[in-house]
Amino acid sequence: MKVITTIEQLKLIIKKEKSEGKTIGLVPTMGYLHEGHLTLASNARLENDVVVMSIFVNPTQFGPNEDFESYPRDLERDKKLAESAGVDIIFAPDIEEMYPTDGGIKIRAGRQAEILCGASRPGHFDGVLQVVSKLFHIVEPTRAYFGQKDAQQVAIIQTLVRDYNFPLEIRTVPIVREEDGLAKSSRNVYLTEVERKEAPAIYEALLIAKEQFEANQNSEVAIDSATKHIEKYTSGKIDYLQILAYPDLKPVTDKTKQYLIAAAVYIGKTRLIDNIIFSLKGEA
Ligand SMILES: Nc1ncnc2c1ncn2[C@@H]1O[C@H](COP(=O)(O)OP(=O)(O)OP(=O)(O)O)[C@@H](O)[C@H]1O
Ligand SMILES: CC(C)(CO)[C@@H](O)C(=O)[O-]
Ligand code: BAL
Repeated sequence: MKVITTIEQLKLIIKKEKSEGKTIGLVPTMGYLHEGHLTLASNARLENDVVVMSIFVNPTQFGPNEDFESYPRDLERDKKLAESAGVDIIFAPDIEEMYPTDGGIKIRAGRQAEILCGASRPGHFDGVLQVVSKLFHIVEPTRAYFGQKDAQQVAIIQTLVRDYNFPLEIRTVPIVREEDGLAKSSRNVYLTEVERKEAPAIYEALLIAKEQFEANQNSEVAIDSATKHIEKYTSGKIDYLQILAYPDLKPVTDKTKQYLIAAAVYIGKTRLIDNIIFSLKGEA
């Protein structure tokens, strides 16, 4: 496995691989790898000749009062894990390499970014689209892999690819969970022992909402039951808990085929997100 830190070096390697007709799978991450990331990499491994994983804590997607500085980082550990999942190239640029100018050109996410995480984290998806567009141009992947844990992110990136004609396929990987149901996340390391015990209540609440919604298609009742569960079993504060149509992220109607139940909850100071995507005939 190679670890590359400059765009020039990476482009040279990609050019050579592409000239030999090889397919490229890109797995964008912010590092501090866990099984969720490794599942993305294993899927990329199965479907591509070359697997590139980017590890870059992207400053432009963090708000001024967010955890950019304290976000967990451990490249040495990540290298071992990535190699074990079959990654061929880690791309780990520094900030100056990715953003050599003062960033005069911005990309603005559209309507899908006005709600959920986009409402609580203004500018977050603009930063995600900026870095993802750069990665798509640098790596020119055949396929790029994203986790369903960030369901809104996937929906917005799919719109980017369609609207701006990126010649690649977006592949989505289901949420990898701990045994007690908590979605794996790099941010889980922030949780205290007590908070860690409370955190699975988020997924439990999503399951309650799904069950209720399947029974009566009443979003309000479903969200109310889920809210009560979180309030009973955690000391957390709900940022949002909503049922929407997926992937357009519009309100549910009679014509909705796929539903998203999404939550962001502060457990202590840690903001955790989770979701379930399903259709009324069964989970998607
Ligand atoms: N539990 C998971 N299951 C599946 N995919 C995941 C999971 N966690 C993260 N991913 C995916 O891995 C990619 C990189 O995510 P990222 O590096 O932000 O990790 P993360 O653990 O989600 O971090 P955080 O939760 O702190 O934002 C994203 O596409 C994300 O959706
Ligand atoms: C896609 C991504 C790597 C862009 O920085 C990030 O938003 C993430 O880890 O989901
Ligand atoms: N997985 C989303 C990255 C972030 O929270 O900034």
